[in-house]
Amino acid sequence: MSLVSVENVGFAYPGGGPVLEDVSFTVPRGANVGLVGESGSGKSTLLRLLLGLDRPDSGRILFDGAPLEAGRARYMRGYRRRVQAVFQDPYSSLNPAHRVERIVTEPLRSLKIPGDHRQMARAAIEAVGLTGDVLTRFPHQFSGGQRQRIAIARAIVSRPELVLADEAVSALDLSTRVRIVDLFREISQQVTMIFVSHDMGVVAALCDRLVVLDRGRIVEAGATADILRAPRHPYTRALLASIPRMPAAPPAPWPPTERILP
Ligand SMILES: Nc1ncnc2c1ncn2[C@@H]1O[C@H](COP(=O)(O)OP(=O)(O)OP(=O)(O)O)[C@@H](O)[C@H]1O
Repeated sequence: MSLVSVENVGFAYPGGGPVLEDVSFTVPRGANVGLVGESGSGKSTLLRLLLGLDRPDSGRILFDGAPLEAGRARYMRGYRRRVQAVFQDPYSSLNPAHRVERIVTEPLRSLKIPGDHRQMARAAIEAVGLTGDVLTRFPHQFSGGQRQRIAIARAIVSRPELVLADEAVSALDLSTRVRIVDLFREISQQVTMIFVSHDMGVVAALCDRLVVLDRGRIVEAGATADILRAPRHPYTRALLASIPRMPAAPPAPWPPTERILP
């Protein structure tokens, strides 16, 4: 059974036109699904629906076979324990006044999860490649990449079944982005993940399945390898063409060391 099933979902913000139209896809348990599309295609809106922050106008979302009841507080408490999120900006998503331990243990407190929270925070911090001593420090003492690791530790500390990541590497410089993508890849071995990004390169490197959105509609969905090999939709081809290509060989020395032309 799929962990998440999005069925014919439609959504519009009050007073606005449709932002999502007839969106359907499934996320099998254990999968790592990339949700990709240009700015404004509706990715973040879909994520808000998946988080239960907004409700679809039409269609429905099933989580673990049952409807996501965004309006029911009791249901949402249980849901938040099972579903966590990592957002784009590691600068604003961590409370600057709190030490890392308090930040990472926050979901454990708010969800009233029993156990040794300090020990659980230490385990989460180590799982993201940091050491226990960071727990006593404040967010401003870390780089962007380290802060994103802390945000990921907070997302996994309650041992969720699903992690939603919204542009979670977009604000990072290139080399940090590569390392955090590696970390997400490791984490995705243990949890189901939906990774939202406008960056086809990141999503193609990380996710085993892709859902491509264009102006609120799914234009292509399937195994990443299949879509990369034979993109069917012109929009997907355009997104793929926008991935920056690294030079296959180091650039030729300049000035040339040997004569090429006779
Ligand atoms: N709170 C809101 N009220 C009204 N319209 C909104 C709101 N949030 C988003 N929209 C509109 O909904 C559409 C989809 O936006 P959304 O943020 O979901 O797209 P996106 O694919 O995540 O884009 P980006 O990558 O730029 O975040 C856009 O036309 C946007 O202007």
